[in-house]
Amino acid sequence: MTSPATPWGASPPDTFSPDPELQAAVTELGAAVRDLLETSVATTVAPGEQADVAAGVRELTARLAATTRDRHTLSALDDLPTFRRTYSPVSGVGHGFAPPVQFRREGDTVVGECTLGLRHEGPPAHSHGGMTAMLMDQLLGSTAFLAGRWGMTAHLGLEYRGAVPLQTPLVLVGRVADVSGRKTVVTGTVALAAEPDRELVRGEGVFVSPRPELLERYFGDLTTADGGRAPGHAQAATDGSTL
Ligand SMILES: CCCCC/C=C\C/C=C\C/C=C\C/C=C\CCCC(=O)SCCNC(=O)CCNC(=O)[C@H](O)C(C)(C)COP(=O)(O)OP(=O)(O)OC[C@H]1O[C@@H](n2cnc3c(N)ncnc32)[C@H](O)[C@@H]1OP(=O)(O)O
Repeated sequence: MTSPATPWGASPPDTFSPDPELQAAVTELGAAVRDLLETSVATTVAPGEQADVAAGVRELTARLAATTRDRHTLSALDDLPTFRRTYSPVSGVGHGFAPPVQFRREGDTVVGECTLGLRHEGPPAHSHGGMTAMLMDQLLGSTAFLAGRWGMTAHLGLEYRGAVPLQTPLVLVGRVADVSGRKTVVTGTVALAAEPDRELVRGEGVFVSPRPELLERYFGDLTTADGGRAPGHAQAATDGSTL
């Protein structure tokens, strides 16, 4: 049955307490790599200098590669029930590509702010359309999640009404439009923070909480960093709406 009522309820209890030393180190490494990525696509230093830096970066990469996790293992800083995703390419503080965007609930909307860089460039001086789609996907998915309605993206539609400039503060706003069974329809906008009422991008997404067989196929092998079964499976499989 379709419900026009907004689903906003209490936020999930946040009892997850990651190691503060690890959190600080991962955040700092993410910021340092972000600066490196951004500077690597802006630098005009001489070829020899770029080659020297590349050799140094490879040495540092080898140090980080001493121990790694595989794709079925969550980071020790991640918690699915509270939506902590440290290495999200959009919102993850540990990810150098991420702007990163932090989303917060404001009444019956979800709001995020960010500034894109040269590493997100498509048309000169402006965001790549795929990067904007990535922002929109995360905004809409986060809106569903913060409304208590987790789902995977089943459909994502965008209207690019104005080019999104780099190095300019942006504001993202998401709203739940409809909820029905395992399906949540969410709309969102991207605008300049200085002109929030002039929409540059408008998006609509359909998020579907996968049926139990799909949850098992996609996430059945997932474990927490200490080897335990990742939380969320039982609830997601039974009520189909939240983690
Ligand atoms: C429990 C452990 C889970 C672990 C989770 C891991 C991480 C979670 C943490 C945080 C994530 C939260 C938010 C993330 C925020 C942003 C990130 C972006 C999200 C993504 O980046 S995610 C990757 C891209 N995404 C995919 O990789 C999906 C591929 N796809 C499929 O896996 C299936 O396609 C699926 C599962 C979507 C549905 O499959 P299904 O079999 O469960 O659903 P089914 O067909 O039964 O449909 C049920 C009802 O949805 C309607 N429906 C279905 N599809 C529709 C469509 N396209 N348009 C309109 N309505 C649609 C039907 O019409 C029916 O509606 P009705 O009930 O009214 O008839």
